[in-house]
Amino acid sequence: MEEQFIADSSDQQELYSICRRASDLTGSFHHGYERLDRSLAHQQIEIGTDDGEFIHCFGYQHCTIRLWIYWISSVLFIGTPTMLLAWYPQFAAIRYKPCSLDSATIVLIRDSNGLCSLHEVQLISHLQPNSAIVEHTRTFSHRLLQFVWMSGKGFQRLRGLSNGQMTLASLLDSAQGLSKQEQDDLQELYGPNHMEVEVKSYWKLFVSEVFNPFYLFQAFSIVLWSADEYYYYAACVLFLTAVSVIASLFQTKKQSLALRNLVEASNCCRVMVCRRGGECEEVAASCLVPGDVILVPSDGCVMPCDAMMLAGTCIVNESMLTGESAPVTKSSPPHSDEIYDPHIHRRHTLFCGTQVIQTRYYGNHQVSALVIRTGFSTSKGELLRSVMFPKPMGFRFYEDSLKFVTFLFFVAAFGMSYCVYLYVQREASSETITLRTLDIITIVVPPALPAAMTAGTVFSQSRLKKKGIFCISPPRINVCGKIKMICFDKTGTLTEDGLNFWAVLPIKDQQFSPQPVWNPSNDLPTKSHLLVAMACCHALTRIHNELCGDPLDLSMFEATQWELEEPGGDDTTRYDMLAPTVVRPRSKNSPSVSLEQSIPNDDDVWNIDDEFNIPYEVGIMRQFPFSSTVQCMSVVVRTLGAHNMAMYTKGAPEKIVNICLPETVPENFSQVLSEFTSSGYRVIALAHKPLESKLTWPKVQRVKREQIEKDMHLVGLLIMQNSLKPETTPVIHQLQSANIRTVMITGDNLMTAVSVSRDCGMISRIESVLILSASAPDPGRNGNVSLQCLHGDPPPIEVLWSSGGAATFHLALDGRTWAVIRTHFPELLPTVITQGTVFARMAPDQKTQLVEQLMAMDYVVAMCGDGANDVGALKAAHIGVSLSEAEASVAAPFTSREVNINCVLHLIREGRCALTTSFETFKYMAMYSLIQFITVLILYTV
Ligand SMILES: Nc1ncnc2c1ncn2[C@@H]1O[C@H](COP(=O)(O)OP(=O)(O)OP(=O)(O)O)[C@@H](O)[C@H]1O
Repeated sequence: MEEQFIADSSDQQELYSICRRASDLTGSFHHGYERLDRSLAHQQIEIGTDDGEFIHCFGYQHCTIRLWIYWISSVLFIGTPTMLLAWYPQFAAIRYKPCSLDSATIVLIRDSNGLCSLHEVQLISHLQPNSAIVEHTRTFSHRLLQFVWMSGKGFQRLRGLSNGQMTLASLLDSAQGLSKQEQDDLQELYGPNHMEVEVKSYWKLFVSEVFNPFYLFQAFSIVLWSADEYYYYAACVLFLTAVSVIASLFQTKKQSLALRNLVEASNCCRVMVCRRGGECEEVAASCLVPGDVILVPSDGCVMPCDAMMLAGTCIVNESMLTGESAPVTKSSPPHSDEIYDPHIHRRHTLFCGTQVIQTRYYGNHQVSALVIRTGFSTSKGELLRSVMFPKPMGFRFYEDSLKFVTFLFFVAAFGMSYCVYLYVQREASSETITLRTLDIITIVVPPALPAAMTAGTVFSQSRLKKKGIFCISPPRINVCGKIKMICFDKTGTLTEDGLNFWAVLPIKDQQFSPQPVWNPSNDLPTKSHLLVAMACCHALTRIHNELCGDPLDLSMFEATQWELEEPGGDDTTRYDMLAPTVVRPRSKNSPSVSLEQSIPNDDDVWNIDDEFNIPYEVGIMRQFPFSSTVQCMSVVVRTLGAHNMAMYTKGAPEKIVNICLPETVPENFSQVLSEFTSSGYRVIALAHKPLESKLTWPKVQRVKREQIEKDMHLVGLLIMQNSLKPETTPVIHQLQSANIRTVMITGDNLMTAVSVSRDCGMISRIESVLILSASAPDPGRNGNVSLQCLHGDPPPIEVLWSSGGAATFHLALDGRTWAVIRTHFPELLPTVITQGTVFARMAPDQKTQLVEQLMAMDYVVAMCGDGANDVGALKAAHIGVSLSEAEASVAAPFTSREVNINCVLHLIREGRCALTTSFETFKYMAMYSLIQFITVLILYTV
């Protein structure tokens, strides 16, 4: 039957049967996947989540004999085997018989951290299409992820439609909606689309808490003391334990309630789904499955799932996921053969939990989206899972305290043996020997230790909350006390989020203008490419009649004094025609573009003669949005009356120069750029190119970014001021006086970053900065690493590598050098890590790599950032602090509503308080036990 299942699944044209759909959706056509040997009892499954890339799956079956042996021994040893297997799930499989995976009814999962869990394989029954034959799909769920059995492929993670196989074109073509029956069938497989954070009742929490080995040991101690007529002491310990259990239950409950509130918003709403036949129906969001087509309401909503845009555009606030609240515009993807990936195509994907602020639609197409992933498979679900199943942090304090407790058990074993020896020699009764001997272990190992150790965290968390710092992972508070290094993002974290326009530097005849232009709206000709670029190359939009978007775009556009008009009148009618956003110089009498006039067709040439007295205005035909990875954005525009379109690009100067024709770049470009960046300005380059007239509107909508973003003409530099936040410098000074290393990881220019790091005191005025650059080895040539000193001569490079981290200078490097060193000179990484203070032009994944590298060097690392480009690093660090005005976000374990780096001081302070409390309690209890142990042994002896 399963062979049939795969045979059917090869037909991707018709997505109908649940089997076929399951196979499509789970990526059965994964390239390079080897067929699984049927008799295999073990399989490595690719999951690609925060838990790691792979899990290992072992097959087991029920075995009556083993089960009987287990139950009998459990009864004989008063439940001890049951408890041991609950604590050590890696051995729990001994109750079952190993077997091949294709016949397994139980699977043992071992994740990349070595943690094990057992899961029952469920059978989901469904009818074969157009027949009465019942088929069964084998599935199991592990940490809220669903896995299905596929013949020849083994168990595969159910990934929804983002399985790495579906192209944009195939998704757009297959988005016909699902019938009710199909939706129900798929829901059997995927489960309901809601993320339920279980809030256990106090009773359930109590049961799971008291089965903790320490509490059991405590119960055992209390019984033993009572048997020894040690009533008062037993009663006192019982009382203290009860208090600590209650406090801990209360805390756990509060924590899960807070998490539940975070997910609630996207759970409980109703959505319109489009059925296969074309009619629409309102259903609960929990019914959604991958493949459904939903309508996005015009007044906005909280997204209940991850969905790819099909028609229209949406303006979304993604602060729940990224901490960044600048609105982002999402639109439908082009009809291309690119493989769909929600992260690569994030500008076409609406993510679960994000807030759709406004929608726009064209023609009769309402704003619709194709459901890609549901429940815990969504991006928000992944983030929540990382909170619910955190990676082991490897915090030394916890590891060492466990080692110490193990050591205490050995001490107890010695004491008990000595005690037995003494009492046997004195021919004591067996009852006395038992009581005295067991008493030794309760003396040596303090049973209330874990409860006492967590007490400090509870108080710290509530104090942090009062300071506007929201924590979704309390065990990390103790880790805050050990922070040795803090990485800061620059823009929006150390410096103000908003940017002030300072000037533009136009280029004419391949020469920079000798003077910057401070007032471009007056001093630049209206039709100059530089002014037009500033007016149209942005992603600004109107929300409730207010211009919103990236602060950089906003201040650039405001400097032009132009106005922006989005087509249409009110929210319901404004987007019912195909019309571009228009920018034009501000003028009271400027008539608006006739929309019919602007509807382009395939042979589109706007045949409006120049002698027509038409206003000067520019329509934005297509946007290639900004992304931190490419560090630029572009727009394709058409000036009213012009015969062909034009393209404008703006972005990081280093990036823009690479896509410009060399003859358009002034010779002294690097020198001029360095002059401005060294003074701390944020510099953006702007470029232009006319497009051929054969590039019509439909072609422009389909053209790929890399095909068109080239051969540009550099038109000028935009220079912005980005001042430090007033809190930054004092906080950096405090951190340095506490010997905590501070590092800047930014996407901005290296010189700007160095200048800001000097301004805020991260690098003092008297310390030298060495700029490290590296080039990759070309074929037949060696790679090269060189140093450049900002003031004076650099020391010989050997001095740096042999300094062993003791040198008194700071290294500054950019993302390109970082990539070369990581790949070609890994032996230099330790020095770069220990001496590096400024890491500039870092792409988002490079920020994550750096944080991971720092952690690998045994630093306890905190990362503080505010933007979408920091999310990876925030999650990778021991302590991630997201500065966000959002009520709470799942971008990082800590979210500070006070959007400056002061929160880092609060965190360190509270972390130290909590850690000191835990540490002192630990020391007190350990010393108390050891002193009591020694004195008792002396008393027994004499
Ligand atoms: N809206 C934009 N349009 C075009 N280019 C931009 C835009 N925003 C930033 N850039 C360019 O891309 C570079 C990288 O941006 P990114 O957002 O990754 O980092 P950043 O904002 O400069 O710094 P940080 O990482 O400290 O927040 C910027 O330095 C700038 O040159």
